[in-house]
Amino acid sequence: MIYLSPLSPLLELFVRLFQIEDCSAHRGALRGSAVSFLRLESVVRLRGDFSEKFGYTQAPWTHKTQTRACASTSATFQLREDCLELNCGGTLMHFNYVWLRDHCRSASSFNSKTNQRNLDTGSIDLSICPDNTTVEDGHLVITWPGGHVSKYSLRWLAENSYERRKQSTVQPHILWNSDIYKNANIPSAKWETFMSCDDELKKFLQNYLLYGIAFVDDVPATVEATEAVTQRVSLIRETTYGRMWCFTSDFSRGDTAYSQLALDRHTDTSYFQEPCGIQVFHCLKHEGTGGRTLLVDGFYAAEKLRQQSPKNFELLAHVPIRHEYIENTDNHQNHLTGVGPVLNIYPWNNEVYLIRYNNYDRSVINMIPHETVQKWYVAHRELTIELRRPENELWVKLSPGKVIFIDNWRVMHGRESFSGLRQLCGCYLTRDDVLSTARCFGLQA
Ligand SMILES: C[N+](C)(C)CCCC[C@H](N)C(=O)O
Ligand SMILES: O=C(O)CCC(=O)C(=O)O
Ligand SMILES: [Fe+2]
Repeated sequence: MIYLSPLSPLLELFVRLFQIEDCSAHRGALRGSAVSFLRLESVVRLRGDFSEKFGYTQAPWTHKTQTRACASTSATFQLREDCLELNCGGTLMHFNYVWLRDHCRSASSFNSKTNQRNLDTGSIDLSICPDNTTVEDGHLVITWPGGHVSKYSLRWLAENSYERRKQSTVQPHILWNSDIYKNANIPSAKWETFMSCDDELKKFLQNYLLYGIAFVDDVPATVEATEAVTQRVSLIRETTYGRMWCFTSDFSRGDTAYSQLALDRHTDTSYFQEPCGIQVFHCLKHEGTGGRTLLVDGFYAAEKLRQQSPKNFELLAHVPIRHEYIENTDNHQNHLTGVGPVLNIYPWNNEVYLIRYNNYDRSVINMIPHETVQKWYVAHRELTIELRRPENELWVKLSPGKVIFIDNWRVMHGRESFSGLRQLCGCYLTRDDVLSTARCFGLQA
């Protein structure tokens, strides 16, 4: 474990790299979250053949960061054989010529109203070179053979260069166990403010992006209010369970969720080719005992596994596993399947972005030979041990008024068995739209 003193330069670096707004709020969490650092190192260390093969040195394209723009209005350049080398305020950047023509922002090449390309990339001469190049008034101006003129602001070039981009890092996440999350003292958003004030929504989204869970308190205990809260954030994803769903232990559907039994940690809709991005729960009523909600950060466990047993991590990241939902009742007929590894990683930087972990809904394993089957079970066991460590478990009692948003690609949920009438409502949200809302607020997502 790395211990960080309050003014640790490493911590400062981490905060700066991840450009977390309002660092002070997350300082405590960062200090305790050694795994976040390990993760950053391991992502870089394990970037793998793919990235090396294509000349990538990091993962600059994964997520937008607020790069400091090139403040200077002047720059010097060199026309190399295969690229234009631009020195802008001390940063050396390289732009491929086809890229420059392809990214021309003139009206005939690009529609700035729709932010869409007009130019047919297929018609660019792949050995294109500028006829004339100048820097004027904070812009790089290129005249191409045939007379077309492209004008790029130095600021835009800097923001969109590979060199600037690679200074940014992967999606900031604060990986947590129970203590890390509790010590971070993340405030819940409050219904009234959440519904009326964009700043409250932005803070909520920032917490959601960092931790994969976020809460809104004081919400009226109705389906309508729950729907209103979720619609502040994103579009609702309708599934076989409905749009807004309300459920209790009545076995109205062929699934254990509709019982009083305990449910071990899991992700939902693992049997979708694209599992739902976000799960929203609101407990409208509980007259009885038990029924607490269990939350476990799957990314934290996955990174531990990556550290301890890279081979087992690799196996879980590559062996295809099927999940299945088969329902055959009077009212509902479903047969859904989703195939993919337990740990889904981006091939270009090995960052884990989606975990499918649901032992209830995991289907027959028959896509791998028997020796791999044994190895897979060993790897799965190691991940399970991590996910089950008591110190990784965050238990919360959902009570009327408290709405929880869970990143279903990252954080597992479960529940304690319960007695009495317990009514939950909620919905699934589409991940793309949640991230879109966050980006519209200028957050890195
Ligand atoms: C949330 N709601 C009660 C509507 C559906 C529950 C789905 C349960 C299923 N086994 C899964 O994990 O996807
Ligand atoms: O009853 C609960 O608290 C959650 C059940 C569950 O896992 C689900 O509905 O997805
Ligand atoms: Fe679930």
